[in-house]
Amino acid sequence: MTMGDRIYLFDTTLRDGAQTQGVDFSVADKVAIARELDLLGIDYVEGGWPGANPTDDAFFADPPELRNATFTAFGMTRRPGRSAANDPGLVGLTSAKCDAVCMVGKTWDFHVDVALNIPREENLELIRDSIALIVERKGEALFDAEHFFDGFKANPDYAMRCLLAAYEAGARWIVLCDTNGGTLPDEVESIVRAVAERIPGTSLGIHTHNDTDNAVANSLAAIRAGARMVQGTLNGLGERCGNANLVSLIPTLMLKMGYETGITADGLRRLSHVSRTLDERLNRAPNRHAPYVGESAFAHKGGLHVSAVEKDPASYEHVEPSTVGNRRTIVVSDQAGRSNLLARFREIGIEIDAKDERINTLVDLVKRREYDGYAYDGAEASFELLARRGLGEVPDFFRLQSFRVIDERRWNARNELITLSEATIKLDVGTQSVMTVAEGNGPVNALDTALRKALLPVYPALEGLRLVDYKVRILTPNDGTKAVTRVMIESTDGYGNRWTTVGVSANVIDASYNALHDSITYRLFRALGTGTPDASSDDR
Ligand SMILES: CC(=O)SCCNC(=O)CCNC(=O)[C@H](O)C(C)(C)COP(=O)(O)OP(=O)(O)OC[C@H]1O[C@@H](n2cnc3c(N)ncnc32)[C@H](O)[C@@H]1OP(=O)(O)O
Ligand SMILES: CC(=O)C(=O)O
Repeated sequence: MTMGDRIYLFDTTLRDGAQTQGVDFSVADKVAIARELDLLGIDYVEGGWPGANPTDDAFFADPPELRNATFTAFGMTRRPGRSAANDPGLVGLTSAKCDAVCMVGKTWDFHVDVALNIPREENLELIRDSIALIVERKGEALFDAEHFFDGFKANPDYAMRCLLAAYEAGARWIVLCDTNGGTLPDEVESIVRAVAERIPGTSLGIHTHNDTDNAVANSLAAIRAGARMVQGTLNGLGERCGNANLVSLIPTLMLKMGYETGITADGLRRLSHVSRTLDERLNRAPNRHAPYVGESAFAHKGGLHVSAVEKDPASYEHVEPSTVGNRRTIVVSDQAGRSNLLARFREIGIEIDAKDERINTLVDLVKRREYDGYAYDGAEASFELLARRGLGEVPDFFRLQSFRVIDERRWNARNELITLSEATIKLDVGTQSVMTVAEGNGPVNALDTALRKALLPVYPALEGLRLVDYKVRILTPNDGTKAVTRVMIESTDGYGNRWTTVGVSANVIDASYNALHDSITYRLFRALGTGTPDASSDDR
């Protein structure tokens, strides 16, 4: 451990992250993400490549004010046959509103020969001139040494001369890039050590790609060998398989290796939030299993684990979840024992004596239901309802008399083939009997709409309720179309709260109804409380 050493964090989410297939940042996304990175305490925020596309032009024309971070533009060395000052790319970079420029240049002789197709000496001039111009016009230049590790393996002398050209021209940081992502940690470590004999580690950075799933390990290897800047992205976005994931690297550097960064202990507690904010912006479901920040990163499922975690969380946790803004979760499933249930009860605010006989009954019920196909691991709202029903706490906010769903496929007036669904539902709501009919683009949509139509006049709390995800899984695939299905529904109340419910049946509409019933009941229970616990059966 090298206590007290400072590592500089360089985020390229808005540049290399924008090279991820399926990612398309707007200017507003870039502004919001840059602000989050700045608040977190990142040293360099690379905003993109001014001159490459209208989004980056607009972003650099009016960049957000950052309090701590150095706002950085990315670009490439000048084109052959032009002076740096007359190169359109460099002119764009020098006029961009930014505090520093990170310039990519070739260091692998193979690339100079094939991609640039110029004499190798000329590439050294490209690097030298371009860095010198940036230093002169913008103050700070960084050099991203593209394909450095492959280049060093092929021709160490030439690769080193490329680095020295940039360093001697005034680059503040020489960043060694594993552009194709194929280098392994032991190679990275020995090559960085070799480079550090010629260029001080306090000027060396590392930029890795995840093509062998070693981007984080490679970054750590470079730091061990002396590099003091690490480039990466939030959630490991990036070209092909992604870049080194800063969200994993940051806590590892700070909590395990004892390095200082620009992030304080308070800033580190924002990490889970920052990671999820990025997913939210990209409309992606967060990776549950993401190290440190995923929902499952501190989720305990096995009965033995939970029993020990209850005694001391350190027994099955490598760091305290709150240090990275995450939280501990106790999962209830057929792997559970009494400890899981007691811990979950505490989490959801159910007070019950540890010796209460009903706990054993509930453990048996959960295991039996999981055997039938219910999955409470991932459907926390259905679990809470099951538990509270077992304790007689959940009123019947409504009771189903019957429903019928009809699907019709026909030609419409414009001679287009359409499929429509119609649902009729009869419910008892309080003392009233209600019947509604609704159409939908599918049977579940029609059923959902009919249910809300019946319930909304009595329960305005359902106004913002929305289904945000619907998943069907076949549990008995060998049964073909007679298979048992499990439906998981994720809902939101429109105020940022989300919950998941589950339904199981051989009939997919029936399974969907069960999950919808739980979703609505959960929302009403949260909004209205326990009500009268006079009808607490699990009948639907
Ligand atoms: C490893 C990395 O991730 S580097 C970053 C990669 N990111 C991107 O490419 C995203 C943004 N890029 C773009 O929008 C476009 O590629 C632009 C605007 C930069 C350039 O577009 P174009 O001028 O149409 O060129 P194009 O992309 O087709 O080809 C790249 C050219 O740059 C040259 N080039 C590549 N690297 C360098 C370099 N370091 N220095 C000088 N020239 C270079 C190539 O040889 C090629 O030249 P050629 O057209 O004479 O064959
Ligand atoms: C610069 C860069 O993104 C790379 O070499 O991978």
